[in-house]
Amino acid sequence: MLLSDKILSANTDILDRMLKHRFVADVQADSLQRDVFHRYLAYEGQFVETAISIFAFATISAPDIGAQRWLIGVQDALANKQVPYFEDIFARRDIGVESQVPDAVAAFDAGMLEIARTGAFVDVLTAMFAAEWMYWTWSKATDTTQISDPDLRAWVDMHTATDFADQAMWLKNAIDTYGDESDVDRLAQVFNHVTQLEIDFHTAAYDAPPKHEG
Ligand SMILES: Cc1ncc(CO)c(N)n1
Repeated sequence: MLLSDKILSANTDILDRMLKHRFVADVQADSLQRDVFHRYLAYEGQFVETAISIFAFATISAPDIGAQRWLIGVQDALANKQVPYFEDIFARRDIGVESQVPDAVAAFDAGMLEIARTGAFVDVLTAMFAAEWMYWTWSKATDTTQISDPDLRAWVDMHTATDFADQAMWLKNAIDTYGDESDVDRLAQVFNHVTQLEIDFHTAAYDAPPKHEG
C-alpha cells in the first residue's frame, strides 16, 4: 500500500468525523447560518494568508527544483486567487478582519506554522495533505447539492476546481515520492493532529467570537 494511503487508513475515524462535522453538514443541507459563515470567512481569510507562509517553508525545504516550482505555483494561486476572493467578499459583505480570534483558530494557525517551521519536508506535505484532501473530499460530495448563497457556492466550487484537485493530488503523490516507509507512524500522527485542529477550527465558527479585552 502507498505511504499516503497508509496515512489515510490510519486516520479513517478522525477524517470521517471531520467530513461529517456540523459545518460540512450545514453546507450540504444549505442550512449554514449567515453569522456562522461570516465568522468562518474571517477565520479562513487569516488561514489562507498563513498557508502562503506554510508553503514558503515547504519551498525552502523542498529537495529539488521540480517540487520548488510546484510549491511556488501554489503560493501564486493562494496569493492571487484565494486572497482576492476574501478581499472582494470582505468588502461586499462588510466583514471585518478579527483582531481577537478564538483559541481554536489561533491554535490551528500556530500548529500548522509550527509543523512548517520545524518539521521535515514530508511533515509539511502531510499537514497540507490533511487540510486539502479533506476539503477536496467534502467539496466533491457537495458538488451537486443546492447552495443558495453564491459566495458559499463559489467557495465550494473553488475546492472542486482542477487547480485545487491537482494540488491535493500533488501533495498525496509527493508524500509517496519523498517519504519513506519508516516515516509512516510519525506522518500518520501529523495527519491526526492536523485533522483534530481542523475539527476545532470549524467548531469555533459556531461559538460567539471572543470579546475584546479592556
Ligand atoms: C481551515 C482550512 N482547512 C483546509 C483548507 C483547504 O486548503 C482551508 N482552505 N481551510
